[in-house]
Amino acid sequence: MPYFPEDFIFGVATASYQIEGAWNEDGKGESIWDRFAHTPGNIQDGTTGDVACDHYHRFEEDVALLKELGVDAYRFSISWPRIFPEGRGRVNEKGLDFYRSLIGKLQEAGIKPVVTLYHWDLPQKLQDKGGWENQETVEAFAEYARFLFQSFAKEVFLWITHNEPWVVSFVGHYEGRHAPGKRDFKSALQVSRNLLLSHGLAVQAFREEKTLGSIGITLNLTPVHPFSDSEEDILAAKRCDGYFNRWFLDPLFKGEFPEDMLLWYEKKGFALPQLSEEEKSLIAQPIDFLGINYYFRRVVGKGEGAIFEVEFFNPPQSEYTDMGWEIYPEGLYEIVKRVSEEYQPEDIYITENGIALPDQPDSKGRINDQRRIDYLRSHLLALHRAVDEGCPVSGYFVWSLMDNFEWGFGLSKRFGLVYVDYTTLQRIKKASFYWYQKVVKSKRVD
Ligand SMILES: OC[C@@H]1[C@@H](O)[C@H](O)[C@@H](O)c2[nH]c(CCc3ccccc3)c[n+]21
Repeated sequence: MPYFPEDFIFGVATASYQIEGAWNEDGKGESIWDRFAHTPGNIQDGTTGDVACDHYHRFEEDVALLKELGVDAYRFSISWPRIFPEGRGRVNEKGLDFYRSLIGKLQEAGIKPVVTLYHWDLPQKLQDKGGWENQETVEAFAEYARFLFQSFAKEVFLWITHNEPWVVSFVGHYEGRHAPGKRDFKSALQVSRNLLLSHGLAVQAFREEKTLGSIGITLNLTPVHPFSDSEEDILAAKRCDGYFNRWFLDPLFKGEFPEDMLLWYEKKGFALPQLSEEEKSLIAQPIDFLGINYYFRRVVGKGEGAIFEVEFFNPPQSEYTDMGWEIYPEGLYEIVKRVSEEYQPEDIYITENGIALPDQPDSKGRINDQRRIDYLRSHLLALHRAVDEGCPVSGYFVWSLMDNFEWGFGLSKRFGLVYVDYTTLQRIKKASFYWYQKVVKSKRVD
């Protein structure tokens, strides 16, 4: 019966644009996700985050849910345009007050606040000037971060500079499925460089402001397996590992972009993101923890794809989620082991892990999401193996506390331990809520 350490942190995670709603209330500025979701054709089910879970008005009820769940910590993100409607300059006091109230309620409930500074909702005014391709956004992010460190100097347990710079760079600027919806690989490379620089400036500000708590960054990491043991499939897997994982892990922990990827991009004719020696050490300055978001692995082989010449495979014998992602619990063990051995982070938190299911209340209004319980159990057992083997993992956050706005899929994908009825905004605790409540209380997975 695997027990986690007594001081192991169990939590749940959310993000501002996905749960808050009140998209233009109390002085909040427009974000690139407001603009993207308001643009017809971008969101699969035609919904937006205008209301979402209406957490902005219901946060006290939601903190009560967190207290009932019994979590040690709660990960949420701050909406940059709620604080600085234009991205920098004028402060919107009502926006700041919302987060002061939320953090106050969490402290009353004995729950540690974990704050993500950037979870994709860039102020639109900054996007109008080039967004993350523009050096000005890097500077504006550093100012935004420093302001928050000063405003919440003592209350926050973990600060996460960025959530998944890979997604912001490549899904937002190359695949185009996320805001701002660009399809330009060169832009994506430039954005990845600027996100890393902005991370470095924020860490520097955190140290200068002598802010309490710890600071780190969250990466979505996925093990990449070759479809066969042929030389060309193994090389395809190595290229994908570089694209998805090493492109950010290497600069953050080794101070360099991975050489094999730079050569590959140069061969494909892309101008490479340049980093001076000073910029390299800014990016690779020590952080207190690495956040890992784990959901699935990737199986690849040699293909005709434009830039990477890879083809993705879905092993037929596996189970898949409502997102079409393979259920592969061992991948969490693999990625934690690999990162611990190859990059030696000070500490690791699993800042997201969860599953989308087509949850529906039964005739008695209950949601028996047994598949979510099975998913979470199998991943916690895999994580426990890594902890047992000495990997420095201090916590685990389920994505998500409640169903919410799932980006390009809108409100149609449900990841929550709590069901949200979007017509009434009623919250309904699922079977997985009660299962996780027991895990958090006992620190044991059975
Ligand atoms: O999709 C579920 C969650 C999102 O709701 C979170 O906001 C985001 O941090 C997050 N990242 C991932 C894994 C990486 C990924 C993101 C987007 C598309 C494909 C993979 C899954 N999730």
